[in-house]
Amino acid sequence: SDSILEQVFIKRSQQKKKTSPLNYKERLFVLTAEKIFYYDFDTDKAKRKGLKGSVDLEKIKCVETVQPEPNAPQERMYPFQVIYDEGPLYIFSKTEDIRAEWIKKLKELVRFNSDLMQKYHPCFWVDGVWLCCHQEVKQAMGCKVLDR
Ligand SMILES: O=C1Cc2cc(OC(F)(F)F)ccc2N1
Repeated sequence: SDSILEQVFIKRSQQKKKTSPLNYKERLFVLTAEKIFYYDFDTDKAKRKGLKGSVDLEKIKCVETVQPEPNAPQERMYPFQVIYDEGPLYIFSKTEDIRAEWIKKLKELVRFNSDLMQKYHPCFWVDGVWLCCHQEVKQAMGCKVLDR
């Protein structure tokens, strides 16, 4: 099926343990009407490598911007989050315009999903705490209400 948007983004690892270090990897994201596919990407050769996986758009519960980390490096200035059944995925865009384009298109594609979130966390989950509300439970209800 045809791709709607394609972009190389940095994504943050979905670390399983609070103690394990965070890492950031480049992936090629391919958005279609039903799924997001993501591929490993060789930064040095600027070449797409193997398919790593995909997520059905119907599994997505929230797409929103995130407050950048304090002292974010240039390449991580425009983060956004895609929350799906497995939790938040943090994605970093190089520009505000590319971030806005992806959020707009994703919101359009998921607007009829069942159980879309009404509240979300506007900051990162990092080292076992939400930086926005300081709750220490990853599943804690979002602390910011989404405009209807
Ligand atoms: O490395 C990656 C890239 C990626 C995309 C994704 O789909 C999304 F964006 F959450 F919809 C879910 C998980 C992962 N892991």
